Amino acid sequence: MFSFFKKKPVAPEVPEVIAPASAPTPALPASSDPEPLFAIEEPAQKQSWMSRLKAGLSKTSSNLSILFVGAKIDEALYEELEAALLMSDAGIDATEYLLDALRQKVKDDKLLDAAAVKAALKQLMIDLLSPLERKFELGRHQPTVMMISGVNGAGKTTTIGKLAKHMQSHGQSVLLAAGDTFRAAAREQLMVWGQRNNITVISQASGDPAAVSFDAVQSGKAKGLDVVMIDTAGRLPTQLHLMEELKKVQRVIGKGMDGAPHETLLVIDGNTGQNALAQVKAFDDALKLTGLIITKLDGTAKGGVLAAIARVRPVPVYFIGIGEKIEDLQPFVAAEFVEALLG
Ligand SMILES: Nc1nc2c(ncn2[C@@H]2O[C@H](COP(=O)(O)OP(=O)(O)OP(=O)(O)O)[C@@H](O)[C@H]2O)c(=O)[nH]1
Repeated sequence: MFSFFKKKPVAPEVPEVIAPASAPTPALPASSDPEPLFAIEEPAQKQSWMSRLKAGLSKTSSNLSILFVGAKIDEALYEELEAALLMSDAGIDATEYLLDALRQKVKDDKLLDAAAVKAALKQLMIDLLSPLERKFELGRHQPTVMMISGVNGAGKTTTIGKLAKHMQSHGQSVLLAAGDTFRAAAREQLMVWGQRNNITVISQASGDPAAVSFDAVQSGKAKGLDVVMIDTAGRLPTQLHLMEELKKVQRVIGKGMDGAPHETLLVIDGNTGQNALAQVKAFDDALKLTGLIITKLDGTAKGGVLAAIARVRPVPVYFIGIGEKIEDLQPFVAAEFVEALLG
C-alpha cells in the first residue's frame, strides 16, 4: 500500500509525465522583486469579490450583525455576542479576548450606541486577524516548490488547479506533481486536468509520493521552471503513520533542492469549524506550515474559526475560497473579511 518503509526516496520506476502539447511558458528571469499573486486592482472586480464574499459568509455574519440592530449596550448584548461568536466557531479563547477588549473599549471611549460598539468590534476583529495576512510571493526561488497537504476532501486538488491556472496566466511556468498516489482517481483527475489546461503533470502509476515529489523537483530545476506544486493524499492528523509519510515527502523534497519546499501549505475546509484548529496544530507540528488556504467559506456558519486560528496558532492565511470557480479563490485580507462579516 504505502511505501514509507522504503529506505530509498527515489523509486526505480520511470515517472509518467503528462506534458502539454506545446512547451511550457519559458521561465522568467529571476527577479529581485518577487511578484505578489492575485492582486485585484480593478474596482469592479473588487466589488464583485466583496459581494460574493458577503454572500458566502452570510450564514456566519447573520448571527452577528443582527445583534446590533436597535440594541441597548447592556449585559444581554454581551451575552448574545458571546453566544454568536461561539456559534461561529471563534472558540472560547478568541471569544473571551474579543469580549474583554470590547468591554474595555466601550468603557474607555464611553460608547453609548450600538453602531459605535459594532464599529469597535469590527476594528478589534481586524486587529486580531491582520497578523494572518501574508502576500503570496513568487520569484524568490527557481523553481518555487510548494507542498500542499490537508485532510480528505478539503479542496487541495481544486485549489492547486486554481492556483496553477492563475500563475500560468501571469506568465509563470508551472509543473504539478500528483503526489496523491493513494487515490488513483485523484491522480487521473490531476492528469486530465493538466492535459486540458496545458500544464505538465508528473505522476507514477504505483508511486511512492516521496519519489514523485523528488522527480518533480528535479524536473522543475532541470527545465528552469518557476513553480512546482506537489499535491499530497488527504489524511487525518490522527493517522500517525500517514503524518510520518508526509514528513518523509517533505524531507525528500529538501533533498531534491536545498531549502525546498519553500511553501508548505495546509488546505482547510472552512466548514470544519473548531476541528480546523486541531488540523492546523497537528499539521504545523509535523511540517512547520508556512501558510493556510481556507476553502468552502461559502455557505458556512463557521467562518469565525479564523479568529480561533489567529489566537491559538497564527499560521498565515494566504488564500480563502468561496466557490468552485477560479475567481472564487482570493488572497485573505482581514479588513475585507471583517467587512463581509460585520459590514
Ligand atoms: N463550495 C465550495 N466547494 C469547493 C471549494 N473548494 C473546493 N470545493 C469542492 O470540494 C470538493 C473536494 O475538492 P478536492 O479538490 O477534490 O479535495 P481534495 O482535498 O483534493 O480531496 P482528496 O483528494 O479526497 O483528499 C470538490 O467537489 C470541489 O469542487 C470552495 O471554496 N467552495
